[in-house]
Amino acid sequence: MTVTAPDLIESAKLAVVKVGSALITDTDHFTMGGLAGDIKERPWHAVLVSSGAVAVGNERVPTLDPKQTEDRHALSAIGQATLITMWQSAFDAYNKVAAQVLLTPDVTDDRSRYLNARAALRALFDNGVIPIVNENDAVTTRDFRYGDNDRLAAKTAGLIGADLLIILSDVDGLYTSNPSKDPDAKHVSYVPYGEASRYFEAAEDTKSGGVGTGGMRSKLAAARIAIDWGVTTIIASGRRPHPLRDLVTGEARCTIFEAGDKISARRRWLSGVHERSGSMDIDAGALKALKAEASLLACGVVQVAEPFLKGDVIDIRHDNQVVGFGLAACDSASIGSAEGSTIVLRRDDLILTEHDHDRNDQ
Ligand SMILES: Nc1ncnc2c1ncn2[C@@H]1O[C@H](COP(=O)(O)OP(=O)(O)O)[C@@H](O)[C@H]1O
Ligand SMILES: N[C@@H](CCC(=O)OP(=O)(O)O)C(=O)O
Repeated sequence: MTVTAPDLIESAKLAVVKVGSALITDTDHFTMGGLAGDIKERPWHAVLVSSGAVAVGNERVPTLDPKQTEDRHALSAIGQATLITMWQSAFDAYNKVAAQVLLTPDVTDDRSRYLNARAALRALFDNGVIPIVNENDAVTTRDFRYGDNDRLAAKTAGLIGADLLIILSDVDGLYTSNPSKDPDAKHVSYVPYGEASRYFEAAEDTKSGGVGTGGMRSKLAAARIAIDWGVTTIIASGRRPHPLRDLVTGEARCTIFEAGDKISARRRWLSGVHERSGSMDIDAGALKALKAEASLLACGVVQVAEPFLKGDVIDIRHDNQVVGFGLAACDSASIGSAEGSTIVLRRDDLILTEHDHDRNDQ
């Protein structure tokens, strides 16, 4: 039996709601107050991932160009302050305190900082505060950023162990092709687990006027991250006075992405890590053992390609191909002199790229 949006929203205990720049600036159709009321109305803990800092910053200082990296960073710094003030005013009407949490990939890559961020979010929930998350764009680099807030929303859902991710956009879900260009595009109401990749070509990588970075492609990518972690994902329109309430009453349609099995909090963190700190090559026997759910032993290591320390996230390679990544159980320097049976990487701390993906995509 397929689940419905009202069921999903009514039963969600922990949810992430994402709002894009296109909505934040579309004041004719979207109101922060309407969404704040919808969030307050539900008995859940919710995190709001809000884009819009660059867009709002650009309204205040139009001489800066959002297409230039340095200007964009400056605009986000200007806009964040305004954006959070606007959200706080919206939540004031419901006697709710909003809190600003700015994340960067180096925070979520580092296990202890990741746990600190999670603890902070939990403390906010425990005190009835609504966390408003955005990327700290002013300090990101071209290679080291989430890139778009759809992915950031998926990672935030993984961080808090959400059961539901709702991505609000200017469109009421995924279509078989871009509906703003193709009059024959058909709305997709339900995507069974394992079928999201079928829509990759249909979901175009459009950009919303230089201030946003998303497009439907990044929403689909975010949905795929979230569902692989066991988080059901909804894409719906935010261009209504009460976008969540209308989903609950069935007045608004949306696309639901069915989720796979929940994976452990530790594996959610590990599979979201951006950077690798080292790498090693393993032999065919070791790869076979890893596929059979065994840990990696020192006897299966052919060579350390890039040195690493215990606790670093490293790439595992076989035949010059990356076959997975995981958390090193020892320093690379100790592997040469270690007994063959020494554990170099525990199976629970390993993501096998092909194998685990196939398992998740079934
Ligand atoms: N297959 C598709 N289904 C729905 N929308 C699509 C599709 N392909 C491209 N789009 C476009 O993606 C837009 C939504 O993305 P975007 O403007 O980045 O929103 P946001 O600012 O909310 O992140 C839609 O308005 C639509 O024009
Ligand atoms: N962090 C940026 C937004 C980046 C982004 O992904 O925007 P969008 O595609 O509108 O969700 C900002 O606040 O302006």
